Amino acid sequence: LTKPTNATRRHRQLSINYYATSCPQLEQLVASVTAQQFKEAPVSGPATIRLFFHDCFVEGCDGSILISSKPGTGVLVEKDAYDNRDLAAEAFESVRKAKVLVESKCPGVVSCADILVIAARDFVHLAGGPYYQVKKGRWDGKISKASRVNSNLPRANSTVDELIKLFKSKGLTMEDLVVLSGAHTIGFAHCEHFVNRLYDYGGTKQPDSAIDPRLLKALKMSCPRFGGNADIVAPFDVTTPFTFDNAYYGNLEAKLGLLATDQALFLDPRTKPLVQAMGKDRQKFFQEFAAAMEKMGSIGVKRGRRHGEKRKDCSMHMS
Ligand code: HEM
Ligand SMILES: [Ca+2]
Ligand SMILES: [Ca+2]
Repeated sequence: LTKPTNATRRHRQLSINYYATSCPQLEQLVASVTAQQFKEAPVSGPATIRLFFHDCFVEGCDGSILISSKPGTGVLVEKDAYDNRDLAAEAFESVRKAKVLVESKCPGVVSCADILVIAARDFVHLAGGPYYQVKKGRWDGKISKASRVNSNLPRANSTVDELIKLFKSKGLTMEDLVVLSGAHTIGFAHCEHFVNRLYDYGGTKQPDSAIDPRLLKALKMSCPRFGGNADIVAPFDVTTPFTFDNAYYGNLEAKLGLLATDQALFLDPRTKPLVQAMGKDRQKFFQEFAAAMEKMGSIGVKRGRRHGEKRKDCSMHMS
């Protein structure tokens, strides 16, 4: 017998039927909230999927992103960090509403971290993506510090090398990086994240040559070089911005990527074949996306009172 590695041990802690006796109706409860949110505020979908990603990459999938700073303490939490400022309120609202409903039926049992994982899965499916079972059993974390955010998240101008390294440090492969980036098949980005590609790419005083000229023109209209409205956003996927499909990859092959990091996945010889494979086969993308979400969902999972808590209100630690 071999000793289990950290990764496999972590994996074994989670299970699909974790709440089978303590809260059997959990998934239906969350589903009723996500379906309603999706109807009333469709932006909740992409926003919640991104919230899940930003939770898992900082302190693991433990709901640390959901903590609000206590007024008057001056302590900054993850949510206050610069890199998290664009996380939409609708995502936090979806988790909050789901938690309130779950607490009313199964008080004190279900972690906020698990609710976020279930909600992200629901939104992938609601937008037209795959439905997959999610494993549960995460505890909520006791630490949420703004200072831990920046070094654990990618930037819109990270190099492929940096992306691969960062993902590797979370136990994720280059394949996972390409497949999970496919989440950019829905949602929007603010001009600031790609404006340098439009006017002065890498100090060249020229636009990035890897942008389709028509897309370049359209993006320039939305995002002036100076003095633009900081609230303007552009879709990641110009063809189907609201549908979870594999169009993102075809776009990269057609120079229609939005962020430098998106387009770089097609320009780098290591990741290009993976982009092509996902662009060719929607079913394969769906399968691999579900598997990669499960892998991302097992990063840094906590179990037990020593390292974890079960919050009543997802935005506040227990003591
Ligand atoms: C690979 C490196 C990645 C980088 C550099 C990156 C960067 C970004 C940036 C800059 C935005 C725009 C935020 C804004 O302006 O509002 C964004 C949005 C988004 N990201 Fe990523 N991201 C990455 C990976 C991922 C992953 C792994 C996921 C999930 C599996 C994800 C899901 C999303 C979604 C769904 C949105 C749209 C959010 C919305 O419309 O509210 N991203 N990302
Ligand atoms: Ca976290
Ligand atoms: Ca799409």
